[in-house]
Amino acid sequence: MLEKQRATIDRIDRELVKLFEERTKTVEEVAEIKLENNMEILDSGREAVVIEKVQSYLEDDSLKGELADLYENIMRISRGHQQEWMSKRNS
Ligand SMILES: O=C(O)C(=O)C[C@]1(C(=O)O)C=C[C@@H](O)C=C1
Repeated sequence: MLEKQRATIDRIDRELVKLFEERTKTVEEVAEIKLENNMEILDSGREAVVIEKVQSYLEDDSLKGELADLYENIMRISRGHQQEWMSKRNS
């Protein structure tokens, strides 16, 4: 009954995981630069810009709230990852 839709979701998830890993590796480069330059991990201005930017890519504006929610979580995880990465780097 749901096979076709779940196969599509599985394909999308595979792509998302690949992109998530690529984003996270890039965030590690950001962490390295921030550590070297004594910069704060949190950049609220940049986070607001990221959310506005991704919302502008939507074809369906009714998803704006959910997309903001998704990105707030992605960037919260990103900050946590940077923190972890910096702690390991310094130990
Ligand atoms: O662009 C940065 O300065 C980052 O650290 C990356 C990132 C993100 O994941 O997009 C994470 C934390 C910051 O608060 C802003 C954005």
